[in-house]
Amino acid sequence: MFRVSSLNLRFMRKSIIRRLSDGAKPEPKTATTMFPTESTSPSTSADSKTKDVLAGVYVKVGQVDTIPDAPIASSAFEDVPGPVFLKRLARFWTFVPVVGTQVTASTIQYLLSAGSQLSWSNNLWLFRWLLDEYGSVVRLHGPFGGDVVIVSRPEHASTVFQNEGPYPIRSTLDCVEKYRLQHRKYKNAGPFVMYGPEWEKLRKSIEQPLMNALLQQYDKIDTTCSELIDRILTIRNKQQEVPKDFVKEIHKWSLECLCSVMFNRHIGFLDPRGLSSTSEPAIILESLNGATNAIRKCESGLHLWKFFETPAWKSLVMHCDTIDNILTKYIRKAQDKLREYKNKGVELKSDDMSLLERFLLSEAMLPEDMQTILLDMMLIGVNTTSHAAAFLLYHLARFPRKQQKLYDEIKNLPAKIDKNTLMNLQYLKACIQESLRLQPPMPILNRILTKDIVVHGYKIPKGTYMLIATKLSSLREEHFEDSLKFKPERWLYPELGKDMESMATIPFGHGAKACLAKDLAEVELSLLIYKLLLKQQALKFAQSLRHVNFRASTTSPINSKKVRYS
Ligand code: HEM
Repeated sequence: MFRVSSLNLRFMRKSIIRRLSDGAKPEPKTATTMFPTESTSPSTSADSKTKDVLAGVYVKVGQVDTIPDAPIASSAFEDVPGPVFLKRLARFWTFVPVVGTQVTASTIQYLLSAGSQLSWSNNLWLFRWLLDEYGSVVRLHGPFGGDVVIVSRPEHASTVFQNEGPYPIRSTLDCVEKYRLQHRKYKNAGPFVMYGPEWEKLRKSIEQPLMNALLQQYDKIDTTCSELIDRILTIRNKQQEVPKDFVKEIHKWSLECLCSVMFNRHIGFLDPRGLSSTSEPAIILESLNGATNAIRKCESGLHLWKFFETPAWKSLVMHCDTIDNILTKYIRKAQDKLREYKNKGVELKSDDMSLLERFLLSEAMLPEDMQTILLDMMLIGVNTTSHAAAFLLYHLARFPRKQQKLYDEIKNLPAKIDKNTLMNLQYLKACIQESLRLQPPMPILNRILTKDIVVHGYKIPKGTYMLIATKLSSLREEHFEDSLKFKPERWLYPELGKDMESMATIPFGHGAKACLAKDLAEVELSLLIYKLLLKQQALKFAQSLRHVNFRASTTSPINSKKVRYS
């Protein structure tokens, strides 16, 4: 048994184990509490190999929760309901040392993300079916040997977050971790996949510079929004409809906004003359799309790339190498600029500094750390912001009266407004919040438990992979009346809704690992809509968005059926 565990430890579990041992604070050893192999979880729990290893690291017997009013578990982990056929399969698959929890969970997540960029958050039917069929806590005995627990209720999400400690562990993107640690031989794997004190240090060194860079580069984001609007006016047809692949333009807008903050540079993604395939913006766009697709493929199903170079792995390496090389070039340029200023004895004005220059000046970060941060931002930030912008436009297009109301709020304001005024536009804010409630770019959050917890009376052991289907709770009548309707007003008069302040809708995640660029995303979305609507034609334009290929929003069963708790 131990040999099997070592195999797993080496080939598959390495990251989880390391996360748990690095990220969570180990309990002090006491003679009675430490034990070698018998875990707090029943031995029949799927992926007992992992549990053995985890238990051997530092689990304390009998400890369930450390928060004062921790609920008492009335049922064991074994009692958590879930599909029986998976349970049977699990017995068979447990003997295959190649696979594990992450494969199961990432397969589920891949199912959700399959298809076009805009539909990836919408295939929640599987989750809804499982929760309807088995109750509000569902255990999947992974057919590949791992255990996954799915929850969606806000109070359950809250329990998970309350117990995540200072160093939460999110398990995703193993392939990115391998690419950085093994292929590039970097010291760190990047903020999204990191955990523990090192992640905390890195995250802290990003937050303030990002906030400052956002303030300084606000005008550049404004200009990029104007560029997208001009592009829209050029590409729409005589019926004022934008083409079906309009989302590509949104993607370019999102990338240009991000690059202006990161590099204080205009890259030219939205060049009105179009992009030649050999131009730098075209290469960045293609590599980013290629890397995203390769990551999705690598993260789904069997992680065979851990053992040999699959086509998806090769594609990931190729695309990430291309972006990394471009980032290296930008880092060198920024270093040269800073050196030149230093040699001339000129001080760089802090009000015109890019995020990258701020990183370089802080001297606390290695260039390779900067590379991982910038690439993580591109991989996460561009898709999420494009998704949010596209659906925000879509919702405004579908509901012209809401659009008119929003227009009324801003019509007497100048073409250029500062960040504070922008962020205080209440109806605009409400529209963004409501659109994110209906179509959150990340509909599921995940955590690996760093200690045993009790959810709905069930004791869930440390090391369990939790999937929190936050989108399902944000669509529930129980929390939002007329939950499937786009009603920004509910955010203006919160007393109209229930649980507004709770976990019912958390599009930017929650806790220490929540999105670190929420402000940036909100500024980008607000500026785009503000400027678009201020152009009178925008009202018509947005209606034309009905014709854009929003496959997900029209076909998803989520949108046609009310969601209920079982
Ligand atoms: C509307 C746009 C966006 C949404 C809805 C969004 C949402 C999220 C969510 C749900 C998470 C995971 C939170 C959790 O697990 O609790 C996350 C993490 C993250 N996001 Fe965003 N995001 C957006 C835009 C951006 C942008 C523009 C950037 C980059 C500049 C970005 C960078 C990150 C990073 C680096 C993390 C990982 C943070 C960590 O683990 O410490 N996001 N985001």
